Amino acid sequence: MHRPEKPVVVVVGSLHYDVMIDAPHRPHKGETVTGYAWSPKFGGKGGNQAVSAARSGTEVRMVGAVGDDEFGRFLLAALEASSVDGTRIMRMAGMGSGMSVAITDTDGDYGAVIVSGANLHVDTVPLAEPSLWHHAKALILQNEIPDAVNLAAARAAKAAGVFVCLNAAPFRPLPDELATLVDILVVNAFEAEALGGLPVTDLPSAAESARALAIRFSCVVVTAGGEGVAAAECANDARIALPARPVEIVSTHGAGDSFVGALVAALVSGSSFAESLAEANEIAARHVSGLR
Ligand SMILES: Nc1ncnc2c1ncn2[C@@H]1O[C@H](COP(=O)(O)OP(=O)(O)OP(=O)(O)O)[C@@H](O)[C@H]1O
Repeated sequence: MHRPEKPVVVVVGSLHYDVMIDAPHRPHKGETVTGYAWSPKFGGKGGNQAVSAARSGTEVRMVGAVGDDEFGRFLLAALEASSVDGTRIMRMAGMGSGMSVAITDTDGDYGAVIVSGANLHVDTVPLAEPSLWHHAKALILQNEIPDAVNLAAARAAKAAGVFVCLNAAPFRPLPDELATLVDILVVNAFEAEALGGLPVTDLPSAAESARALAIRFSCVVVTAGGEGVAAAECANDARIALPARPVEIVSTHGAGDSFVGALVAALVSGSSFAESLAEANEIAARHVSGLR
């Protein structure tokens, strides 16, 4: 029987082909702006978190969907290059892959449009395959695929004895049943407040917000960008607040995904919750500074 040498993480989630554009400013109504440069980027919260967990040394199996197009081929090749098992990712005939276009202006502010495409049609059939859960220790979910798929994945994970980490991003109301199946909730400042936490302006308020959300969830992690990260009621480390590592910022894009993948990878590798949080805080800072 196949016994993986590395701890196994399952990611069920989104894949997007990201088009990143640098321009003097974002277009106003009816305006055409001449940009400076564009580049394609592998993306989607599911894909980014899968790659981050694999980089942290875990075996990662991903369930998702891409279109039957060039962009889907790019996304699958990128997963393979990062050693993520993408054999359960459906290629949907006659459908476009998920895509986002992000325009960053000279001040570094950006605006984006996301088209979910194939991500809205992730098949739940692979979730029932015992091979998906074989030796798995964790499931990571986000909010870029339908709730019904997240729910089916969380139920299957629980049946297999696997813990569930939900990165509730982007914000949308959380179905009650899904909330009861979540072992670790990870949210940023905006999502924390939208889910009923307190407004987050700094590290102490992130800690307060995590504590407020811990009434509903057994373990809550609130990421607070350059302020750091706070957690409440996770395992035996009831309350933790860690300042962000001071780094030169190259881009904060995807910091949250880097954090989630690294956190879960550290947990399934046997680190304590406090150690895993510190490791993820460190890795996300490296991501922000362009070193990972
Ligand atoms: N400026 C920064 N300096 C150091 N670390 C940072 C910085 N910004 C983010 N981080 C790290 O990344 C984590 C996640 O950041 P953040 O709260 O901005 O997530 P997010 O809003 O989900 O990000 P994104 O949507 O851009 O992926 C932080 O808790 C911190 O560990």
